[in-house]
Amino acid sequence: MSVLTSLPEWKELSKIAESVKSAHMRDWFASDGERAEKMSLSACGIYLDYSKNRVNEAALSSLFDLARACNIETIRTNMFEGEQINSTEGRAVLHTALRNFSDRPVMVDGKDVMPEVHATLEKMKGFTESIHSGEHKGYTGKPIKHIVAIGIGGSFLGPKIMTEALKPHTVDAVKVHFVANVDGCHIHDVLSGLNFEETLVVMSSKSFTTQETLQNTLTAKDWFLKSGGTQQDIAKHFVAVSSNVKAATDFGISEDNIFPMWDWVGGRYSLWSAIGLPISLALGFDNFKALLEGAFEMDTHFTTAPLEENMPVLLALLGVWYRNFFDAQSHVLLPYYHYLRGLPAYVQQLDMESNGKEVTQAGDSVDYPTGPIIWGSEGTNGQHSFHQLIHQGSGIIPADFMLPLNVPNQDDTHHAMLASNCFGQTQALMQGKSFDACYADLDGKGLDDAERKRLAAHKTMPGNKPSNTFLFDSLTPKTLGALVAMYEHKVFVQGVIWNLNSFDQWGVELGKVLGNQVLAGIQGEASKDDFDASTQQLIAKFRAANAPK
Ligand SMILES: O=P(O)(O)OC[C@H]1O[C@H](O)[C@H](O)[C@@H](O)[C@@H]1O
Repeated sequence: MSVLTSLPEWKELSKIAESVKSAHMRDWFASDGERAEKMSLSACGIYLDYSKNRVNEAALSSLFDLARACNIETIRTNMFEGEQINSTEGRAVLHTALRNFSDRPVMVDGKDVMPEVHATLEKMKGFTESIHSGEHKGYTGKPIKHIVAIGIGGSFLGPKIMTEALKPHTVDAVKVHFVANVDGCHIHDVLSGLNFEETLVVMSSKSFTTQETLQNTLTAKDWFLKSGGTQQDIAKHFVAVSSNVKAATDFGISEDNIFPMWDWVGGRYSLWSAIGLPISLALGFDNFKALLEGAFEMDTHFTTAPLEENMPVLLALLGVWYRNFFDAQSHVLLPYYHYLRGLPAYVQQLDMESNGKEVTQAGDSVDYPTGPIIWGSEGTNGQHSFHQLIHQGSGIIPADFMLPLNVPNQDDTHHAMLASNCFGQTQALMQGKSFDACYADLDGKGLDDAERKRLAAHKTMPGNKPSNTFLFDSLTPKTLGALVAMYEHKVFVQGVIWNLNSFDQWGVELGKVLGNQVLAGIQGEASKDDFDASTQQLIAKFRAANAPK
């Protein structure tokens, strides 16, 4: 038995879960007129109503006991103070230093990293302004009008999704295009519409070893050279963001054009670093800075609010409750705001790459479920497809609904409909519709009793399906920063409870290595014996289809 499942707090929660499973939330709402008010929380411009969760006071209080028993507060301090909590890579975890607007120094190996952080922000600001003002020109003297941002994973999802979410704040001076996949269709589609004289490539790779990003950059460089640019002109059209400055200069990017980042920033936590340069170029540096400020506010809330009023802690505990005591396999994110449609994909990487692990910090196998599957998409679209399974499927899928109360340039009727669908779904999930109500609806329809009962069973909705609802005034850069940091800290707290290293990603690393090995096989540069029979067969098929004719 693991340390976690042997804790008295864990055993207590197992007992409470059994009694809660036989209760229905609609009865709790009926018997407690203050439930909604009591179970709401506001922080950093985000209002959270968590009353539609299958928790009573006993469950909540034991969940907070569990958090304390797992030393959340101490490990949180360790993270913020730069201890090497990424124990398998011997690294500190300091994305919070990137948005530290206090005067507090942040020490890594005895050195304050804040001066470097500030210098990089200044460099980003200056560069953004020189592009927007037209001062930085392409080699033929034309201003830059298009940015091609190349990166993948954390070097893509954060910049792309934040830029998309803040579309109403986009500047007119440039248009930012993102390319991630090594599938050549994407880069060719993007480049084919652009004038190379007015294009700047921002290549983002923390490690500077990622196959997709290197290849897409080579393709862009080739396009630039074939279009008429020369090797010397590259400096005006290619910049890189990387912690591996040597590899970037070896690749041909001049040192002046490299924006640094550091190994204490994980890829999926890197949008706050110079990896966010495309955000700054798309929205202006002030909006990028506001994103950081919002995240800093959430950091302050996370480090100072009592656990019971701490939004990320509460969300993490609710997630643990459903994952470990209700066998929930997944968690769905439902932004009711078109521009925020990418958030589920962002949180998917954040959560699944962080807590998709099955060994503890000590290297022992866990005997409890860990990170759930994260998925979702924008409302209302999902209501006409996968919501069916959330309402009537056989398991429970906790849901995060989110809605801005105001949206720019929008027709009131559309927004009212959007909001009513969002709230209506949370109500339906919680209340359900009883068999008796469905049976009554079928009165007078000319059905015999057996048929009426059969149909009523199909139409019955059990309800008791949990959801959180997040509201914000409007999705400003600051609120978005706070929202993303909230999910980061939620994932951190869950990782602490499950005793995981949430900051490595060995499973993904393996994919990078294998991809290169198979490429050698496809290019005829590896022995057949390096591959299993199935992979050999697939390689042979590919080679046959691509053999010179
Ligand atoms: O920025 P890079 O070094 O190119 O890495 C890009 C991505 O690579 C891997 O897939 C990692 O799992 C991600 O966390 C990372 O964001």
